[in-house]
Order: sequence, then C-alpha cells, then structure tokens
Amino acid sequence: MYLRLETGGIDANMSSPKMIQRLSNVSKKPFKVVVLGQSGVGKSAFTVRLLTRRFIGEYDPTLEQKYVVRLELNKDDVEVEVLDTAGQEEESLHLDGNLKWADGFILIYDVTDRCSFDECTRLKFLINRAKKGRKSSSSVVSLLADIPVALVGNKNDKINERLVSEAQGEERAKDLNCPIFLDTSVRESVDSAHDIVEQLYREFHTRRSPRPPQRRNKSVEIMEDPNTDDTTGDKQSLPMRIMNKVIPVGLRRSSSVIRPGALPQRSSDTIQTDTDTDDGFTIPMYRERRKAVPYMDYQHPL
Ligand SMILES: Nc1nc2c(ncn2[C@@H]2O[C@H](COP(=O)(O)OP(=O)(O)OP(=O)(O)O)[C@@H](O)[C@H]2O)c(=O)[nH]1
Repeated sequence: MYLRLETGGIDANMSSPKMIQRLSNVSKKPFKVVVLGQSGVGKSAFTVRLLTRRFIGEYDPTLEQKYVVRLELNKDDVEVEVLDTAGQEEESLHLDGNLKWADGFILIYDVTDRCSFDECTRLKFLINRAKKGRKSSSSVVSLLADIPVALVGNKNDKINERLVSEAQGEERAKDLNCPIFLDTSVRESVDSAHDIVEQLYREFHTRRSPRPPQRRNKSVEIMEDPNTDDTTGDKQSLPMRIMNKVIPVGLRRSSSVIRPGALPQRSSDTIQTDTDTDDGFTIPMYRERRKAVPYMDYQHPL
C-alpha cells in the first residue's frame, strides 16, 4: 500500500522511520490486530493514525498490508502488528487464517453510510462462523473463540451527513457482542485509534488472565431417606426443599464457626444423612423426619 500522509509525507513502503518497520524485522511476540470494514470507511486512515498519529489526506487503493509499531498500551511497552485488510469477499478476508493470527479485531463503519454499518454485522457473523469452525477442529480454540472485537463508527465530523446515530452504534455493539465501541472521527481525533487498540489489548489480557480460584459449586443430590415419612402431607417451605436436596460440596467444615448446639440433637426425630465431599470431608446433615433443618453454618475457606 502506498500511503501519502497529510503531514510529513512518510511513505510507508520506503525505509522506515522510528515508528514504522516492516514485519520482517520483528522478533518479539506482538499484539496482533486485524482492521476490517467496507471500502472507504477509513481503515487505512485509522491504521496510519495508530502508526504515526497522523491523518492520511489522499490514498491509493489499498492492498492488504501488515505493519508493526511499538506503542504504550495499558502502561506496557507493546509491539503491535496491524493488518489493514482490503476487499470484502469472504475468501479475500482470509478470516480463518486471520482468526488464528489475530489477538483482536476492529470493525469500522462510516457513520454517513448505513451499508457500511450493516457490513459490520455481516463481518461479525463471518468472524463468529470462523470461530465456530475452529472450535470443532482444535482444542486450543476455547482461547481463540474468545478474541475481542471492537466496533468503531468513523467520520462523525460529518455531522450533517450522519445516518447512523451513536446510540444505534452502541446498540449494535451490544447485539453483536462487541465489548468495545467508539463513535469517532479519525480525522479529528488523534488518540481514538490508540484508545481502541489499548482497550482491545486490555480486553484480550483480561480474557486470558488466569481466573481467581472459584468457589466450587459442584452439587450432590442427597438421596431421600426411605425412612422419611413424606406422606403425612406436611409442607416444607421451598427453600427448605432446596436445602434438603442440593448442597454445595466444596464447603469445608470449619470448627471455629460451628456453634455448639447449632446441630439438632440426634434423636428418633432426626435422620443423619452425612455427605462425603470429594476432598475428604464429611458434612454432617441432619434432617428431622418431616421437616428439613438447615445443616449448620459453614464457612468457606477463602
Ligand atoms: N471526514 C472524514 N474523512 C475520513 C475520515 N477517515 C477517513 N476519511 C476519508 O475517507 C476516505 C477513505 O479512507 P481510507 O482510510 O482509505 O478507507 P479504507 O477503509 O482504507 O478504504 P479501502 O482502502 O478502499 O478499503 C479517505 O478520503 C479519507 O481521507 C474521517 O474521520 N473523517
């Protein structure tokens, strides 16, 4: 792609200034972003803003092109690879390959062009379909299926020509399950491209960071005691019925919180239905013959 920049006139195909390098020089693992959208929405303008903080005045028809730039994202010094796509046909988008490659997608539409807005819906559909295809063919895909997608409405400086409102854009982002949305003008805003990529980067890492250990909520079904006389017609309240049936197994018994006397005394009126947990604990359960009794206070270990 030949890009003549409005200010400075950096030719991206020529020897690189500090900000732009050709991919072959890259060695570190970068953050990889694919920019998609209908022709003319401002994908190259967005990409060049990100790379150089400048705006393109004129451009030649774009060929798909990859760039790499070092940026500060979320206070990290990150090498960002950007794929500025060209063409709208499914085959030319190489979504399968790009999905494998990408850490995040940016879908751009032009707020003065409804077609380009609807095109984002189609593109998101293609991304989802490519994800699903990969889901069945690889075990690594639980990660791939989680690639964040940002929706960007561009050219909002053309106030009188606007056909897609910001609210409609936001609504569409929700519908398409895009966690990031921005209504902007790449022409007017120096930082919007950077901000979008930064949010994408943050979202990418949030999705991949190890989740804090979760309270296990595996459930066990307490078998009804055959001695229980349930035919008397005594009604248990609904919460009691639930308590009676399902107990979270991961709750460890903590002697410090078991209040003496909290347990119902074992007598002919109670039935013990102890539950062995899978980590070697036994949770004593007592239940009156006709009425369930909350088993006791337990304290979660965390
Ligand atoms: N008014 C206005 N014009 C913009 C904005 N962003 C891009 N443009 C103009 O829109 C036209 C298309 O921009 P490009 O960046 O080449 O669009 P593209 O999506 O890369 O187009 P293709 O290369 O054909 O896929 C150019 O004339 C840009 O100057 C913007 O925010 N506001």
